[in-house]
Amino acid sequence: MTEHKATNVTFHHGSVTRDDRAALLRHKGATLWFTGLSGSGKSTVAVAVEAELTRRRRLCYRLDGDNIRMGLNANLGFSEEDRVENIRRIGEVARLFADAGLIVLSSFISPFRADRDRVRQLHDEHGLPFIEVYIDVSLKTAEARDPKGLYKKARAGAIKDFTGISSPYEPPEQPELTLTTDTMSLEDETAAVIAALEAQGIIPA
Ligand SMILES: Nc1ncnc2c1ncn2[C@@H]1O[C@H](COP(=O)(O)OS(=O)(=O)O)[C@@H](OP(=O)(O)O)[C@H]1O
Ligand SMILES: Nc1ncnc2c1ncn2[C@@H]1O[C@H](COP(=O)(O)OP(=O)(O)O)[C@@H](O)[C@H]1O
Repeated sequence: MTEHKATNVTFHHGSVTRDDRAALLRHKGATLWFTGLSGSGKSTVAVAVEAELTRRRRLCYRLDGDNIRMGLNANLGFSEEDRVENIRRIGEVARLFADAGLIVLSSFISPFRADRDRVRQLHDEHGLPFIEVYIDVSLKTAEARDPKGLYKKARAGAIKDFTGISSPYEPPEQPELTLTTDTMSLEDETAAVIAALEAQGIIPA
């Protein structure tokens, strides 16, 4: 758990509300939390959903594991402790962006259930929608895809603590949505995510 070092701090409220921002943007802020193995399709689905939302003139923003690890989280590796901190930070960023009114598309392996549940709780506490999307794939398929050649390296022992090979992945127990990318088409996956946003009243149908 994070040690709270900041003491004597007081939250400063402004006069513009989240509802004001939602009225400006014509949709609510929310976080779509894609979780799954490397190569499951998190980034591919997020990119497709981003394109469809933009086509519909809804403001969204992708937070992607590889990208964030080049900047904000460049000081974190893949030990259990670093992955916990990675998800804690990105959960806070997602919560802030969702509060700002954006539809956040977050693509992190986020292998630990407790970490994802903490991000969900954070959103709940702030009255923000959190939609967990399990990008389900068999290890066999993910390894056969191996889009970045990482499984090959992990099998050869060149990458340690690799999710699915030498580091655990805990699937969600009650995700809002499961997309099985072994068998579904990208088109159907995208449509299912958009339908979930409509069903929750985040974007109009
Ligand atoms: N050891 C190890 N295990 C898993 N993944 C690794 C590792 N080393 C590097 N990579 C690359 O980092 C991307 C995963 O970063 P994340 O921030 O999503 O990981 S985590 O949520 O903290 O587990 C992951 O991206 P995706 O393939 O898009 O999932 C990999 O490109
Ligand atoms: N139905 C599908 N949904 C998503 N990706 C798919 C699907 N079928 C094949 N793929 C391919 O699988 C790979 C997934 O890679 P990526 O999106 O980077 O995964 P992740 O972000 O989970 O690591 C891509 O090369 C993509 O084209």
